[in-house]
This record gives sequence, structure tokens and C-alpha cells, in this order.
Amino acid sequence: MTERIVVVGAALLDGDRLLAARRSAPPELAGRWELPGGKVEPGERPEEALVRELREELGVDARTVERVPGEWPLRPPYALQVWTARLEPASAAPAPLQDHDGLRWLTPGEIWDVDWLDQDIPAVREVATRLRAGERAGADAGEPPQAAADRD
Ligand SMILES: Nc1nc2c([nH]c(=O)n2[C@H]2C[C@H](O)[C@@H](COP(=O)(O)OP(=O)(O)OP(=O)(O)O)O2)c(=O)[nH]1
Repeated sequence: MTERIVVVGAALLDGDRLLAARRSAPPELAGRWELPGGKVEPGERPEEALVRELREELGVDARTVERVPGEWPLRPPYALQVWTARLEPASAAPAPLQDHDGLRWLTPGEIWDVDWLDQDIPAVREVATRLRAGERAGADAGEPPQAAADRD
């Protein structure tokens, strides 16, 4: 029997900006953008895994804030869960130390400007919806052009 393995992704926020990370490997994912994170190790809580992965991959000191409702299938046996997270005040700025070769802080209006991994789009859409709901005025987080078609 194959166990499901949780991959945790961070919706790392700076104000209302979301950090997107461009994967450098493996070849089939390289060049596409994702929420930084990684696999939860045996005995580890997802939030701990996320803080560890953000330290390893980006060199930052971050804390998780809340779970983004939902779970999104990746290639079996993996499934993506997402937490919002913020940098601790004394944290270094994120740097692409491991697994990534580019980082971008996206304003709500820029969220769909990067080529997200297909499997991340539903999760990013949920994050965008929550950011938009948290706004009192101003920019619109929008949705990807294919969102309406996907809803058939
Ligand atoms: N981190 C992350 N991985 C994702 C996302 N979307 C997605 O399909 N994946 C895939 C890529 C990988 O096959 C798997 C997680 O791998 P990873 O390479 O980030 O995890 P890890 O750091 O624990 O990797 P490793 O120890 O095996 O090197 O999930 C995402 O948004 N974030």
C-alpha cells in the first residue's frame, strides 16, 4: 500500500505580496514557478517542515500563520498542502540557495504574471482569493485566464 506523502508549500507574504520561486530542477519542472517548500519528513509536523524547508531553500527565518484550506494532488503519492507564512523581523531576505534559480515578490495584480506549475494553480488561486478578501481597497488579485474554462 502506498502512503500519501504531504508536500508543504509556503504562501510567504510580505504585506500583500506573495513570493514565487522558479524551480531549477528536475528538468520537467525547471523554469516553472512554485510555492517554496518540500516533503514532510517522518515524525515531522507540516508547519515544522515548512519552516525547515524555507530555511534550507531560501535562507530565511519564517513562521507559519495559517493553513490555506484544501489539499491538491501532485504526482502520486504526493499531495500539496499550503500555509501562509511571514518572515521573522530579523530574517535575511530570501535567496535562491537550493532548488530555485529565481524569486519574485508578486503584488496581487502580478500573481498570474509567472508560469506557475500546473498543479500549483488551484492552490495559488485559493491564496489569491484570500489575499483579495483581505484587501480593503486597491489592486485586484484576479484569476488566471483559463480559470473560467477550468470550472466547466
Ligand atoms: N516544494 C514544492 N514542491 C512542489 C510544488 N508543486 C509540485 O508539484 N511540487 C513537487 C515537486 C517535487 O516532486 C515535490 C516536492 O519536492 P521538493 O524537491 O520541493 O521537496 P524536498 O525539498 O523535500 O526534496 P528532496 O528532499 O527530495 O530533495 O513536489 C510546490 O508548489 N512546492
